[in-house]
Amino acid sequence: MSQIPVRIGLLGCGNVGAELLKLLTRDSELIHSQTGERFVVTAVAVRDLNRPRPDYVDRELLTDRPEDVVASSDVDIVVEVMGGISPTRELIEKALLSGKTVVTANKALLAVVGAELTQIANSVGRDIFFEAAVAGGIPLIRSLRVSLAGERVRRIAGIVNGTTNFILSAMSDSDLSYEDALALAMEAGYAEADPSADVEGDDARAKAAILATVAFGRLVRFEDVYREGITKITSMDIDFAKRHGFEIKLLAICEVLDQPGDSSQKIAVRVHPSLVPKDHPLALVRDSFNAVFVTGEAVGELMFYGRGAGGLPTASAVLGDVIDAAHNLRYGVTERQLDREPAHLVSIHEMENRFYIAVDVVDKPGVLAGVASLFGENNVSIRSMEQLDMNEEARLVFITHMAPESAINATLEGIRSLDSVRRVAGFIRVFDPS
Ligand SMILES: NC(=O)c1ccc[n+]([C@@H]2O[C@H](COP(=O)([O-])OP(=O)(O)OC[C@H]3O[C@@H](n4cnc5c(N)ncnc54)[C@H](O)[C@@H]3O)[C@@H](O)[C@H]2O)c1
Ligand SMILES: N[C@@H](CCO)C(=O)O
Ligand code: NA
Repeated sequence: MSQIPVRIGLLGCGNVGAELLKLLTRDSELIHSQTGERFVVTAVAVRDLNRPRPDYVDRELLTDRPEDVVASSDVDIVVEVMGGISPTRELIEKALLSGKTVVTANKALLAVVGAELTQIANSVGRDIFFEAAVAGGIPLIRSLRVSLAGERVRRIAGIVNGTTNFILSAMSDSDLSYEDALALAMEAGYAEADPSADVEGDDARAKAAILATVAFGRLVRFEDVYREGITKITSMDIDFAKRHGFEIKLLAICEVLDQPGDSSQKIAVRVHPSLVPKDHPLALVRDSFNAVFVTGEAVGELMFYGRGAGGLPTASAVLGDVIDAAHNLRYGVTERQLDREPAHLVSIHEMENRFYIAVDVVDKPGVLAGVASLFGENNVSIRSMEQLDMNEEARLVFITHMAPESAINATLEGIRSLDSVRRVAGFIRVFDPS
């Protein structure tokens, strides 16, 4: 067993970085006995040198010059857990170009320039690992990249953002307000530095792009992914969903839409709130947990479940990558990191779904008939309808059968133009588990 320690330069010492330092310090003997590797952290880039830090953070290693860490000849693996796009992109490029392996948790960066970074890594014969970037501590990327490397993956559908799942669960189970639930998620270290990335769906969007790229072997970028966040979900939506046998979840859905064997591989990737039937396992996922279903032609259906956010679970995924990176450096090998052709993408506007639509109207005769007739005019079949009284107004809630997105958009346009309609108060797609 080798005794030469592999040298780590850490960029960022926040939720994830500090927990990684704890694991590397506390578990160094365990890691050595289980993997044969020893690690030494030689530099830690932080923004604020004077901030109080836990005991296991050696203050002697701190620097506020991340550019020195990536250039240092005392570093073999750069672990990037500082987040952001700039200067992070430039730092990772410099690290790779100076012969270092990179481990990153930065989905926001990878979803935008992952292809460019992979190209640089390939050109210099180095690795870039990113298990922590999707679904935190759940070993999902490695499962797709290694165990399912030869699998024809048809669909990935799941909860990949811990913050929004925490908020939706708290609103559904504890009647917590959206604002209070978000504050708790931020306090627990689940949320991004700017939590609008979580609640507006961009964090899940980045993860969906990465998942689709790894699983389908075609390049899907951040901007290719349709997304809606959870900011418009109200407690009335949640109450209605519960009474009708659903939970509302923010789902990322990546799917191949053509028939097996069709070489054109049309891919659709989207993130939006979904009504999930209560008896489906995704409806049972609470707190900041993530859960992802992967469906492959040969393997069938797999479910991955675990802590998708939080410093310690995410550090566990980073540690796994660091150990893989050390092995590869030691044996002079790299992972299979292919340059990917752009995916043939299908826009959400070309898709079909079932929909939940809530419309607030003036409560007087004939209004319901006027709204309902617009569904018929656009060939949208209504599965169920409920009227709720709200002071001077009434809320009409419809669940449709399968309908093209274009037909629903035309229906909504017509509904909004009616004088008797106050607002379209709710619009959520219904998840189709099949
Ligand atoms: N927290 C999670 O649950 C989680 C899960 C998966 C992935 N991630 C990703 O991991 C990364 C880190 O997340 P976090 O929760 O630890 O964030 P954080 O904000 O707690 O930590 C980031 C740290 O990096 C430091 N930093 C930022 N820019 C810097 C710079 N230019 N120079 C030196 N230091 C700098 C900040 O001061 C901060 O302390 C992000 O990319 C995030 O998306 C986080
Ligand atoms: N902010 C992210 C962290 C994990 O990537 C989340 O809530 O899921
Ligand atoms: Na992961």
